[in-house]
Amino acid sequence: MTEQTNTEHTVEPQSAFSLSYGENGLAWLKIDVPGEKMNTLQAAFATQVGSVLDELEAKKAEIKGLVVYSGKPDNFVAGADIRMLAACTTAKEAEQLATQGQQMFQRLEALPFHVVAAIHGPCLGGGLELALACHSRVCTDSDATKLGLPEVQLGLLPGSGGTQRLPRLIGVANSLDMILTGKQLRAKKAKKLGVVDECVPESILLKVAETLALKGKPVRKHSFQDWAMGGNPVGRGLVFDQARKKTREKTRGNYPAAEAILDVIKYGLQHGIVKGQKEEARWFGELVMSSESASLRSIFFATTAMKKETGAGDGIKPAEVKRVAVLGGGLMGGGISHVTASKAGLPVKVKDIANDGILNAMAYNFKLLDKKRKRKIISKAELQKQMLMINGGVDYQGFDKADVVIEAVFEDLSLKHQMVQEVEAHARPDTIFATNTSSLPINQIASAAERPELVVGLHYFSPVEKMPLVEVIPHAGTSERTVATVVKLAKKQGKTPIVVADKAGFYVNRILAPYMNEAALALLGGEPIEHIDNALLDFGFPVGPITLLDEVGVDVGAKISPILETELGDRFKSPDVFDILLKDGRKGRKTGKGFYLYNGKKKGVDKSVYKLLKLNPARKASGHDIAIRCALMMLNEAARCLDEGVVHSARDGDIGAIFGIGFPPFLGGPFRYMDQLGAKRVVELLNEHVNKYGDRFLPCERLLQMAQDEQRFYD
Ligand SMILES: C[C@H](O)CC(=O)SCCNC(=O)CCNC(=O)[C@H](O)C(C)(C)COP(=O)(O)OP(=O)(O)OC[C@H]1O[C@@H](n2cnc3c(N)ncnc32)[C@H](O)[C@@H]1OP(=O)(O)O
Repeated sequence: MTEQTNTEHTVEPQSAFSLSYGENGLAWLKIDVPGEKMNTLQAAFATQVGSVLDELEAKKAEIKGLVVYSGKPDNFVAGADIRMLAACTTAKEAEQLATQGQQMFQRLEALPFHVVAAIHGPCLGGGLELALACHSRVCTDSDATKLGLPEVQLGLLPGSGGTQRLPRLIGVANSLDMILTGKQLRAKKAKKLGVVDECVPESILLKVAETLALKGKPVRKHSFQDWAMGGNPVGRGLVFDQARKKTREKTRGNYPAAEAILDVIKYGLQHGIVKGQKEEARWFGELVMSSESASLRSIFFATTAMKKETGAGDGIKPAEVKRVAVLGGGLMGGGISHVTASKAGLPVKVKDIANDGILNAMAYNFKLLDKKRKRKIISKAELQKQMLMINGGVDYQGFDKADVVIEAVFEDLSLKHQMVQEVEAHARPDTIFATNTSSLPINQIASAAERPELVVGLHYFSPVEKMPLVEVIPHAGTSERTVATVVKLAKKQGKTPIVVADKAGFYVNRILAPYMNEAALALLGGEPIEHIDNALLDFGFPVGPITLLDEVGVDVGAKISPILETELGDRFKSPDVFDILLKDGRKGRKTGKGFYLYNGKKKGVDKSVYKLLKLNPARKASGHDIAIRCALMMLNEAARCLDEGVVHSARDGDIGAIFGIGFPPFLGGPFRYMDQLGAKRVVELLNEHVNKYGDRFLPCERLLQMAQDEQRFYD
């Protein structure tokens, strides 16, 4: 490469931004933040970038082109430094950061020669905004390359010109989709949408960028479709109206960043890029200070920290996992085999008692992979390769090669005992037995084991390929190595694991059950089904509790409830409706009817359910009151779980609730939400509900103590 053979550093070598020149008149701008594995944009680099731009402007007559590239092996720029944003104390301060970024990128864009970004690895947020200020973009076709403006997921909008440049580059409709969802594009998709100009193998990235930069600036033409969809005022009005409607349906007004994105993009298209950027920076400042953004940023910090944790004590090394076996080819077994083969890249054997079970798991995998093939995420050859990673059988052949066996058979203790014993007989003495039970105590399952130290709970959520959480549940005799091994395996499967205690319901179901029961009690009090579901959707949950009961299955609820009630007491007593519903064949979606009717898709409420339960539905309480009533049961139980050591930290409890249940992310999880309300207020609210609905709302000891001492869960 020219840049490597003839370099002349004019900015100090230790700086994050360094310039060098080739003999052919090409300048190279390398981004390499010292001491960090990931490039991020920080305010502290302003002077360096200023000197680099001064130099480029001064030498503009000699320079024939510029390539901007990363000095890191696996990333371009992951955006502005989120820690820096979190440290802002006023909206003005954050606005200034955005303005500073905008001004630098404007100077880059104004350079008279062709500026090309050469991208490999994550190019996100401010990183993509930097690339958008370049005149052209080339990226590698590697799986590591991802381009996107994920700011909305942090409760922000792109603050360095992204809301202005992207719509002008790829059209309004596509850019709204990217900015409102924060989705990260793979290289090929980015090329298809026109976010990048070329998509090439990594080995020739810099060469292609060099050749392109020397060619001179491109003249960009817009298609008629782009013009019709947003380039003219009428088309634009339509696109924005539709996008706003869709956004409100999704956010229910809980995510101010989404509304701001729509306003700022529209404003910029009406009033031009200069005024648009001003508005963008102003909103950026406001949003950085919002509680929604603070909560969403806390999720980023929590998950980043969790990626490094082993789940076990210092110095405990996980065992190497090369092969996995799954017992049971049902919905869960199918999903677990899928994430093991296609995410973790490990060969997996599915064992079932019947060929039908194996076929089911295979079909489940094929369906998911074929969906990816149709969307061109994988090729036909890749699909075949991944299918070959999964094999099935009705016997234990090959189990001696499995490092971990994950059982996902029916929830029946004697059957689980049989599984433990059969696995111990057919697998190796060091094979881990992980049970995907959702309701049976792990110590009881392990009681049948000869090697209980290798038995651990590994609770996945349905549908496994979509739900990001896994609960890892050691019983008293599980070895730390076993825990570390399954934590690592779950991460490879693309999951965020939390280690929780072996108590009834573990964490997620334990906080979910009283919330669901409360929704059922509201229904039995005569509140209409849609009113209850809507109340909790407005609160920020992704599905309403009655719909959730239909999804999970009324029969499943009926099975778990008595276990929780026996182990944890009366507050878990579920309303006496399960039997009536089950006798009427209402298991939920899987039987075509529950509280709603289904024929493939969800139809309306099945009104005959009211008659069955002898109810005359009528709205009595407001949606807000219903939501608080149900949420309080969850909050109180979450605090109890922390007190009893079911979760190790408020952070784990928040991530568990958000990733396992969909607790509103903009509230940051039950513990952050309680901190926002204040323990004193939570206790007050609980007491008000004791008066209205009974003792199940009695605040737990931990909350009472915290209210008295004015404590918070987080510092
Ligand atoms: C003005 C602008 O419009 C505003 C912005 O740009 S806001 C920022 C927008 N960017 C983002 O949201 C991207 C956030 N980062 C990510 O999603 C992921 O880190 C990633 C996809 C880039 C990489 O994921 P992965 O390979 O699993 O690495 P991950 O462990 O997450 O990160 C590696 C390190 O980079 C850090 N990092 C990544 N992106 C960061 C960012 N934007 N700010 C600060 N640190 C960041 C992580 O904290 C971690 O640091 P550590 O090793 O010291 O703990």
